[in-house]
Amino acid sequence: MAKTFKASDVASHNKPTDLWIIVDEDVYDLTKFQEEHPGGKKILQRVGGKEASKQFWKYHNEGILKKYKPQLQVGSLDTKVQPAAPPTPPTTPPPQKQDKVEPVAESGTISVVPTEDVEEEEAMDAFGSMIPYADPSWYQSYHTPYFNQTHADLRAEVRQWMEDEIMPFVSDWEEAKKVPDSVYKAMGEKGYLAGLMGMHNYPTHLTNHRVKCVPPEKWDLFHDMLITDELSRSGSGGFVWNVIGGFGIGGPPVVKHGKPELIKRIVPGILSGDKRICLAITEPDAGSDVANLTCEAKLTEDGKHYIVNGEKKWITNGIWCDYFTVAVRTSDKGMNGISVLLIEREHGGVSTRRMDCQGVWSSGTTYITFEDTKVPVENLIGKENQGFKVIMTNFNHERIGIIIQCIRFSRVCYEESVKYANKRRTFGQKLISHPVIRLKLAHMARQIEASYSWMESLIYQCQKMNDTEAMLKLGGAIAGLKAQSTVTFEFCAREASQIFGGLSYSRGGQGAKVERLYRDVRAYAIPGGSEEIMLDLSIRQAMRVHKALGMKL
Ligand code: HEM
Repeated sequence: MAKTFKASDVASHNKPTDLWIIVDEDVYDLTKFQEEHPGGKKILQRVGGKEASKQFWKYHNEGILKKYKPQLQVGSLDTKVQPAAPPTPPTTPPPQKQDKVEPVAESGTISVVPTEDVEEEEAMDAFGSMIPYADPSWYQSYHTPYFNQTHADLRAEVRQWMEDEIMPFVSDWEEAKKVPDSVYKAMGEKGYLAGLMGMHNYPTHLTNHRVKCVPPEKWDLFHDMLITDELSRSGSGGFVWNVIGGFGIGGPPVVKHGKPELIKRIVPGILSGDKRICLAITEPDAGSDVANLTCEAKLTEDGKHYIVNGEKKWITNGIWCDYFTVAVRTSDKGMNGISVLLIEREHGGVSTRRMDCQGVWSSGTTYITFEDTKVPVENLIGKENQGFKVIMTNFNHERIGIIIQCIRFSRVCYEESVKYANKRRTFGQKLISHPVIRLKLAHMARQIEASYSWMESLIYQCQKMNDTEAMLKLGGAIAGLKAQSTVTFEFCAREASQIFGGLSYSRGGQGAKVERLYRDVRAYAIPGGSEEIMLDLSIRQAMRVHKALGMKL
């Protein structure tokens, strides 16, 4: 059992050689830690033996206590009410259902009085911090046509895992440019990897792992979306790309277009988190312009192998991968000369080196060379010279992943800003009391909510269509939303950074997420189709599709 102390016991530990403090009724021994405290030892000594919650929360955010508690906490005050059982809800406890709250009008606002004859349906229980717009509205007791209890359960499961085992360490992993392999393995064991393949149904035929709280037959694309969304609360593109960046775009082409024997041989190992796969399309000289790629694959005379030679650049996860889903040139006929091969590191002639980039540090951005790599023809994905369609179909899934992440990152920037604006005081007032700060928050929120609603509706359309129909009918809108979400993300990162001031200019500490996300912006606005290409495509594609649907001009 944890030790309990009276406040008067703690008071005697007030010397540099014996330094205890109280934060939120928990007691910490900082005697050794004071030497390594980034804020200095004197500031700790000044609160030695005392209640220091107010000072603590002024300078730190929640992650710090989670990280240091195990090594520094020696007990709690006897006044602290101990929880009866281990807490199951997320760290930010959902508010309990309460008696109906009648809205009261504030000056300048309008309150709506519900009419009596409207039949009321129950919205789902509130979840999360309840800071308006910091979570989607269906988390905050508003109605939704898309989500049900299985989604709510999955959301709670992933959030708990993120808050306990991921968030406190994300900054360290980002600096180390590596996430522990055990995290990727856990993604497999928890059934998340299998759920992230962009498939309408949970692939029970490819793995024995299951998502604990969602029966496979209930799985849909909104569950897929929720995992990415909750992972993105890490506020780190590097983390999200480390665990799903290569896999989420390199895996689906194999599962959807690979030969049955190939799928059976390699996919179970990938879904269990033992093996890693990535997508290699971009080259030093071909990015959004996929039809011009040059990495060549020549068929051997006996027709049994392709010999691959060429370079791939900016490939997420490449340095750690066993498998590479690679776009290669098999004929000189532009987009009709592209094929997709599953190349295995074991085939030989594969070299990978880490690239130093502006953002997403822990994602392992890689430069790859293939030198006379000998690939069996059985590893062809789809048909020879018809790889362009495989790549294009895959782009929808990749772009939706980027959209989900960008919208959540925008929320993180907004949420961090709201929290900080409610504690930081300037000119005698909290930041939130300054109209100029509220204006920034309002501009962030309106873009986040508009983007999120468009995303929900497109995911619903994807759920209703097969991949080919979705590629044709939704490709334009998904491209448009990709641009919308990256522009929103860039705006929110900038505004959050202005609100945090110097704290988002230095790395670590309270502004850590905002500083990191600000550096990650370009990793989202450029790959997967740059903003410019996306916006142009969104109109061209929509025009083409609607001509076929009977558009009258
Ligand atoms: C359990 C006790 C504490 C731990 C584990 C702790 C840990 C840390 C860490 C890791 C940082 C680096 C910045 C960050 O990551 O947030 C930091 C900075 C800081 N801490 Fe603490 N701290 C503790 C208590 C306190 C208390 C009681 C005070 C004030 C009386 C304090 C004042 C500061 C200051 C001023 C900074 C520098 C903030 C900045 O760079 O803007 N700390 N602390």
